Amino acid sequence: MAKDPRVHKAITAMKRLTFPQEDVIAVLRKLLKLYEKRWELIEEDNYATLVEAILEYQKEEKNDVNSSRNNYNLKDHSENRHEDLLDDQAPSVRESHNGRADREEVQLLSLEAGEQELKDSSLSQSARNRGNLHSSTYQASTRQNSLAGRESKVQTNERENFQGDHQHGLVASHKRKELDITIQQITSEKDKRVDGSVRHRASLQSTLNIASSTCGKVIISLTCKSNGLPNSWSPNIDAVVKHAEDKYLRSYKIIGPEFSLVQFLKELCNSFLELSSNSTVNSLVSEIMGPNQQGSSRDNIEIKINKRIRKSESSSSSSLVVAQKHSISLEKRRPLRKLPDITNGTEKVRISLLDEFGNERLPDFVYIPQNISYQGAYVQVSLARISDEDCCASCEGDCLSSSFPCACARVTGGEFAYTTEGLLKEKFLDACILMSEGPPEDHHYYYCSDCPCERAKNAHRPEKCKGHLVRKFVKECWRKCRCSMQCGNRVVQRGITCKLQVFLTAGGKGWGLRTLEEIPKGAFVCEYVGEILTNMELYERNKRNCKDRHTYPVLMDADWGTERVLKDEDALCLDATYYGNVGRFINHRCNDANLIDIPVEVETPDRHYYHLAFFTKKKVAAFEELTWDYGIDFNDHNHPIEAFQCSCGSARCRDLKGKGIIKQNSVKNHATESLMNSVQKKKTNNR
Ligand SMILES: C[S@@+](CC[C@H](N)C(=O)[O-])C[C@H]1O[C@@H](n2cnc3c(N)ncnc32)[C@H](O)[C@@H]1O
Repeated sequence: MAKDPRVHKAITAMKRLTFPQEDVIAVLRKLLKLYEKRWELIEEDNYATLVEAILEYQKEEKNDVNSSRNNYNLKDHSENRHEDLLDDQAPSVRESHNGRADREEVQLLSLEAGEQELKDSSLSQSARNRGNLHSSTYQASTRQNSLAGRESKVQTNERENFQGDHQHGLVASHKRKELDITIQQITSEKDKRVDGSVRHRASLQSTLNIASSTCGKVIISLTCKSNGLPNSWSPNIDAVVKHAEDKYLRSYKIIGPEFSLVQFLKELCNSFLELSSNSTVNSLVSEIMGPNQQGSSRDNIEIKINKRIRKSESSSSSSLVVAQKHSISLEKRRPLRKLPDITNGTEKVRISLLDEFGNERLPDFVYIPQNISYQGAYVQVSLARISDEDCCASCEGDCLSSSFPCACARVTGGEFAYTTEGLLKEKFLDACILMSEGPPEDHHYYYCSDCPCERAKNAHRPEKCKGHLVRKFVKECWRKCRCSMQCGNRVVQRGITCKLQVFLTAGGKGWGLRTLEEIPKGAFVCEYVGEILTNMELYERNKRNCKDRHTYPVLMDADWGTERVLKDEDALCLDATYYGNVGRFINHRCNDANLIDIPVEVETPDRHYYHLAFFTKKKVAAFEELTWDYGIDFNDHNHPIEAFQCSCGSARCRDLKGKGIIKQNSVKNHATESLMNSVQKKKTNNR
C-alpha cells in the first residue's frame, strides 16, 4: 500500500474505474510535477483531471510504435514509480513488471447460453488452449442476484421458449429449452494472483466474439490482447459485472433499477440467434450501432466484422455455424472534451462540461447566474414594497439560532423551512413532494377566470383555464433584514455550492446535469435561471422558434391563486434557451426524478416573480444524473411545439407511445407548453 494516503486514495479511486495501477502511478507522477504537488487540482471533481490524463497517457502509449523502446521506458518508469510513490507496494505488483511477454492474450469474459455442447468451436478451443477455466455462474433472471451478494458456483436454469416467435432454422427443432447463462473468467494459470484476481497484460485492444451452434447455444467472448503495454491486474469478474451495471444505473440512468447485465447478455444471445437465421452483416451492424450509424464513427469504435461461416446459415446441422468477429479498437477512443467552467467564473463554484463521446455540438447560450428581464417583464423590486411583516429588521446574526422564529418564517407557518445544516426540513419537503406528485386534490389548484395562458393563445376566444397548482413557498431573509449574509435562512441567494457537471447523456437526451458528489436529501442544488419574459412574449417567441431542438420555458404561476385578474405583464415566465444557468441542462424524468422545484421568495413579496429552486427529493449518489419532472403530458395533442420522445428510463415513464405501447401515427409530441401547463397535466395523468 502507498504510504501517502492521497496517493493511495487516488489509486483506489482509479482502480474502481479499472485503470491499471501502473498507468495511474505514471500519470500521477507527471501531474504532481506539473501542478507542483497541488493535490487539490488532481482531486477536484472526483479526479476528473486524473482520469483524463490517464486516458491521454494510454493513448500515447499505444501510439508508441517502437515496442522495445517502449518496453524499456515502461520498465524504467515502473521502477521509479515504486520509489517515489508507492514505497511499500505489494510484492506481487512489483513482480508483474518483470518477465512480461510482448504479446499475450487473456480472455476476460466468456458468456455461454444454451444446453448442448459446442462442437468445433474455435472459442471453446481457444479457451481450452489457455489453460484453466475459472468459472462463476449467475442466475440470469433476478436483480438481487445480479447486483448484490453474487455467489459463484451457483447455477440456475431458466425456462425459455426458444421457438416462440423466432422462426429460426437453427433452433426450430427445440420446442422448449433450458437456458443457462454462465459467465466464465478464463485465464491462464500464470496470470492468476494469489487473491484470485487476474492479471491482464493489455487494455487497448479487445475482441468481441459471438458464436452459435445449430442447437441454439451461443457463446459471447470478450478477449483482451496486449501489445507490449504495461502490466496490470484485471479485476474479478464479479466486480466487472457490478461496475458495468452501476455505471449504467448511476451515471447514465438509461435503465431501471431492475437492470441486470447478465440478463442483457442473455438477450444479446437470443438476438444473435434470431439475426443469424437471415441476417446480413449490415443488419447486425445496424443492431449494434443503430440504423443511422452504419459506417459512421459516432462512437469512434471500429467494428470489423469477419463473417466466418463454416456452414450455411440456414443449415440445421448441429455444428458451430457462425462466428462474427467485432474487433473493438480502443486505439480510436473517442476524444474527450472538457470545458473547465461553463459559468465563466460567474458562480462561486466551477461547473465543468464533459463530452465523453466527443461529437456533440457545444451548447450555445450565455451563462447568467441570475434572472434578467428580457423586455416587457417588469419585476418590481423596491424596499418600499417590503413591509415590516416581510422582513426581520431587528434580527442579527443567524435567524435560525434565535429562540423565536422571526417574521421571515411567517410564510412557512412560523417555522423556518431550513435546518441549521442548510437543508429543507423533511416535513416541508415531503409536503411539497406530495402536492406535486400525490393524488390531485381540487383545493391544490387554482383556475383563472381569464387565464393569461389561454389569452396568449387566442385573445378573442380563450379556452378555459387548465388550472395552476397552488405551491408552497420558501421565504428567505433579504436586504431589509438585519441578519447576516451567513444567516441560515439565506440558502438559495447564496448560490450553488454542490459540485456539478454538465455531461453528454448516453440515452439520447442530449446534455444533462450530474452531481460529482453525494448530495443529501433536501439540499439546494441550483436555481432555474433564465430571461424573464411575459407570458405573451414567450408565446410569440415560441411561435417563431418552434423548431428549436431544446426549449426551456417555465411558467411562474405558483401564486396566481391570489390574483383576481392577472394582467399580461404580470404573468411571467423564465426562458433559459438563450440566457440561462446550469438549471437549463436538467433533463426530465417521469415521476421518480431526484429533484423538485420549489418557489422561493427573496427580493419581493410580490409573487408574480420568484426564484425557482431545485432541491433534492432524496439522497443523490455521486455521478448520478439530476432530473426533475417537467410535468409533461405526453398524450397532449394540442401543443404547438413538438416535444421529445421521452427516454427518462423510469419504470413509471408516462410516454407510452415512445415505447410503442400507444401507436404514434397521428399523435404529436409537445414539450414547451407542457412545462407551462404542467399542473393540469400531472393532474390528468394521476387520474
Ligand atoms: C431543459 S432541456 C435539458 C437539457 C438538454 N438535454 C440539452 O441538451 O440542452 C430540455 C430538453 O432536453 C431533452 N430532454 C430532456 N429530458 C428528456 C428525456 N427524458 N428524454 C428525451 N429527451 C429529453 C429534450 O430535447 C428537451 O426539450
